[in-house]
Amino acid sequence: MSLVFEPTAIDGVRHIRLAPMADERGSFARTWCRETFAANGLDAAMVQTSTSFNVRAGTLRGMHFAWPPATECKLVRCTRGRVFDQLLDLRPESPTYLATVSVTLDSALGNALWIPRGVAHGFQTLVDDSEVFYMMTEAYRGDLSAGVRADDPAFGLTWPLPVSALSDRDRDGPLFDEAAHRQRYAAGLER
Ligand SMILES: Cc1cn([C@H]2C[C@H](O)[C@@H](COP(=O)(O)OP(=O)(O)O[C@H]3O[C@H](C)C(=O)[C@H](O)[C@H]3O)O2)c(=O)[nH]c1=O
Repeated sequence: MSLVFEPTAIDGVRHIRLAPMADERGSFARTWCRETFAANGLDAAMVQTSTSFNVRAGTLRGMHFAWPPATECKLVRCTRGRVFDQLLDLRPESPTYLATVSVTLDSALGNALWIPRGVAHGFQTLVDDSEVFYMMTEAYRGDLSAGVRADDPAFGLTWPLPVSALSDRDRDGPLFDEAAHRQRYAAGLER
């Protein structure tokens, strides 16, 4: 029962597809295996899971990341409905710094994204009552939690639907200041 790991335009980000075993009852699929992930170069020693439930299609959450010294990697999948998921590489040392990736995560397919530390994540729901399931390699650190605006012209992110719901934090955040970002990121790496 193998998972399929596909590279993406962001260094270290994988799009992961399931290989379900189907029979007359339906199907069964493995969604995470530390050994299989390790064989694909991913240290997926999970310590925390979370779930996000979203009432209305068009709901947008993100773009969120954690400042170093956090090393949180995330495995994200849609477990109900469908979401348009976007990633943004905010690691100044990365060969794909400021690159973006978008993937539709569909609960009917069970596909997932592996998101390394320093890559911002956000999604917009495509149908009502969509749910997103997260597995993390590090416990949440509110003090290191950060975000950039999903509508910041610096990144050119576009979203398929009019935004129907957005937190104040995500709506009112400052526009991207790259020099300040580099400085804060470098300071975090030294801690
Ligand atoms: C993320 C998180 C949040 N919280 C608390 C903090 C707030 O009191 C409440 C809601 O948090 P927030 O509004 O930041 O939730 P989202 O906007 O869905 O944030 C998430 O959305 C984007 C798309 C992500 O990729 C991250 O998983 C995460 O940042 O849960 C926790 O206690 N633990 C957690 O791991």
